[in-house]
Amino acid sequence: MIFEKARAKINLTLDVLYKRPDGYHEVEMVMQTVDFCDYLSLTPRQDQQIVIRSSAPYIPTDERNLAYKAAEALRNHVGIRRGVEIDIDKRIPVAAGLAGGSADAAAVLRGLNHLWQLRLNFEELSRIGEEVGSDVPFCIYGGTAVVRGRGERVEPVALRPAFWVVLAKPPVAVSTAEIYHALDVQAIAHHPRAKEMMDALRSEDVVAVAKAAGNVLEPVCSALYPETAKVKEQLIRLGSQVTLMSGSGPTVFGLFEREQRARRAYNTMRATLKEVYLCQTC
Ligand SMILES: C[C@](O)(CO)[C@H](O)COP(=O)(O)OP(=O)(O)OC[C@H]1O[C@@H](n2ccc(N)nc2=O)[C@H](O)[C@@H]1O
Ligand SMILES: Nc1ncnc2c1ncn2[C@@H]1O[C@H](COP(=O)(O)OP(=O)(O)OP(=O)(O)O)[C@@H](O)[C@H]1O
Repeated sequence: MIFEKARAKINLTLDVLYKRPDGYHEVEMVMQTVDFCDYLSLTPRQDQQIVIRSSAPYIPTDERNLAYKAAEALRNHVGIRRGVEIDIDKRIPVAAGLAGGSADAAAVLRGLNHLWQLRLNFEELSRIGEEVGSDVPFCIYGGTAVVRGRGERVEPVALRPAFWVVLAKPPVAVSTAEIYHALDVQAIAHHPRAKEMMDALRSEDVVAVAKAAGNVLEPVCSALYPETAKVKEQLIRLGSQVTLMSGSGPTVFGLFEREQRARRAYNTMRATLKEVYLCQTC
């Protein structure tokens, strides 16, 4: 049996350059994993079945599960039919902008690579992962990375930003496709630059990080779900130093240099919101 952590991600920047002929959007993003995880265990089976068990009753456990899709894509890629049971202890909220499903898929690819002794490198696992979802390649690597294309071009960077993170999810589920569909690329007022964020992270200047942070999907999600903007205002009032919506939303994250301030904000947010989490960048 193999255990894998599936870490959530946040987007420190998310820019959309244009809509591509294939329907996806060309993006440029700075992505960061946090130590808030789903926990997976992978157990070999004697038959050829992929069996998914999940602690969350509201996600599919059949071939629609991203963990299932990842296992199937890997088997097709290497041409084997081994069976596996995948148990998912689900902690990351679903349809939240935290790439919970993609993180599970990436954890399955990393885990089965070990279990089946396939010796594929991260680059090869990413190529398989991109068939499953745009966020999967980044989730294979984790850490901090500049990500381009539709999400498949991952450039890991040797940086270790050290922030406390408060994740606050308003009580709405948001579909990524819905948000990209509602985006008018021509109307984007400000394009956040990955380079500006990388410079700010390198110089460990939290004011510069706040200035560089931006997500072009945030106004789109806030217009459809005003709860998002409210949660953002709340986090700012509570002293968050960098405050932004993650991915296609609706989760908003607040970054803090000091643990005590993050804890205070977390405790206050919890009084009004059910889905609030305290973690660190990792
Ligand atoms: C918003 C982000 O989470 C930022 O990290 C990602 O761009 C989305 O990644 P994801 O959820 O893994 O996305 P996918 O499952 O591949 O795609 C879901 C839907 O989002 C839209 N989509 C996704 C990625 C992208 N670069 N352009 C898009 O337009 C497409 O309509 C697609 O049908
Ligand atoms: N293992 C899984 N975990 C979570 N959701 C899954 C999983 N497998 C399939 N899904 C489905 O995928 C959809 C979105 O899940 P997910 O939580 O990854 O979205 P998200 O947080 O918006 O991700 P992203 O930030 O990549 O857009 C949901 O409709 C859910 O039912």
